[in-house]
Amino acid sequence: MTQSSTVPLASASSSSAESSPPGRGHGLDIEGITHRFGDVTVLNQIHLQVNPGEFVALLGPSGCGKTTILRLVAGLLTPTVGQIRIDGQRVEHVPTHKRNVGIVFQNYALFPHMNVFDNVAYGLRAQGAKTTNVRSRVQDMLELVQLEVMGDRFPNELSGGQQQRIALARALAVEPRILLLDEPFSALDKNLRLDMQIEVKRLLTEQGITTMFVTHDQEEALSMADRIAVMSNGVVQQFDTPTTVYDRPSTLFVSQFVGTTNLISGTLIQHNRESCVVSLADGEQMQLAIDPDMPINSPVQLAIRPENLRLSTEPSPNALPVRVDICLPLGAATIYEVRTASGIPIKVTQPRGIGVKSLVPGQTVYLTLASAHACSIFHVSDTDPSV
Ligand SMILES: Nc1ncnc2c1ncn2[C@@H]1O[C@H](COP(=O)(O)OP(=O)(O)OP(=O)(O)O)[C@@H](O)[C@H]1O
Repeated sequence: MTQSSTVPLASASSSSAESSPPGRGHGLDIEGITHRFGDVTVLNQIHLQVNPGEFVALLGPSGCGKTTILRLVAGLLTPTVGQIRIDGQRVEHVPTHKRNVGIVFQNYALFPHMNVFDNVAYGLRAQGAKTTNVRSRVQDMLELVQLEVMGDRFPNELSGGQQQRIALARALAVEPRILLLDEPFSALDKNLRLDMQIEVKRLLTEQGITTMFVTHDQEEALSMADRIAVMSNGVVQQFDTPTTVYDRPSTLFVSQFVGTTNLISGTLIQHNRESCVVSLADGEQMQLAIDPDMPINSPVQLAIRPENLRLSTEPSPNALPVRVDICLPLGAATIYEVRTASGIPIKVTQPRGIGVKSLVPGQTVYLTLASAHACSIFHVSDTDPSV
């Protein structure tokens, strides 16, 4: 997050044709955007098609270019190459105040010298709306965020969550075609953050507002977004639903960045149309129900989620003997760290409950995949050095 608190929240449209009733939803297309600051390319060939009413998260590590995308959509920057379309119309050269895009930044950027009412009214007044219309619209917005009794307060008399809701009310007051949220919850403590995430998601879904949302918190992206664009080093690595991104990561970077995963190095020694065999560093072999499109003897990384592994006290065909190293009972689940004969550490999550006996450190147990498809395999050349 590199924005200062002085950037106005909601840009006001001077053209009524550009604003429309909430609930309709507007499409946003980012087509082949490359952006450079001087000689440095910070975005490289970005393509994102956001459907009307969709809630899309931009997820990635610090500096990967998330905020730059929001600034380009808002009109605070002009792309070096590429097109941005709202409802099919190109806007790269339309000034910010004519795009009718609402923005909420991490620090809310409320005007400290204005009370809540005036903050929410700001964009409407800039549009030249009539006083009576301003009053009723501000009242509607304050009711929407359930702060209708706070109109006379100043920002420094509000909690972080209340400021966040006022910032949202201000952005929504001008009926933005697109709403941009840049880490809007990061300043809130954990409990309040969850309440706000639920509330904002409900509110935006009800209103059908097309939203692009920046976060580096993968749980936030997985729980709130309709689709997630996972980014690294100015490139979109995968753009898909939270479930697909989690279950079917398309690159090694995504498999590591989203959720917890075990990465196990090996060599592909055999494959046919239905399965393959990977030899691990210690000579053990794993048989998998996937047919990777790569030559025999390719160096590979297996990515397996801890919850997709099973531990049994009984040996079975294809089970890997491992030793229990650490056992962490965490409420509903137990997290184990086990090691293969050559010392490869592997995390395994098992459900916990009455009658389920815990495994103990030092015990030898047998590791299998929960499902034949519970593993992703990547050629090591897929490795992104930024991971
Ligand atoms: N005005 C600028 N001039 C030069 N470089 C910039 C400028 N703004 C951003 N950058 C650089 O562009 C890259 C992308 O920045 P951006 O703020 O988009 O990243 P981000 O993914 O939003 O990061 P964070 O999560 O830390 O906010 C970074 O390397 C940043 O230093």
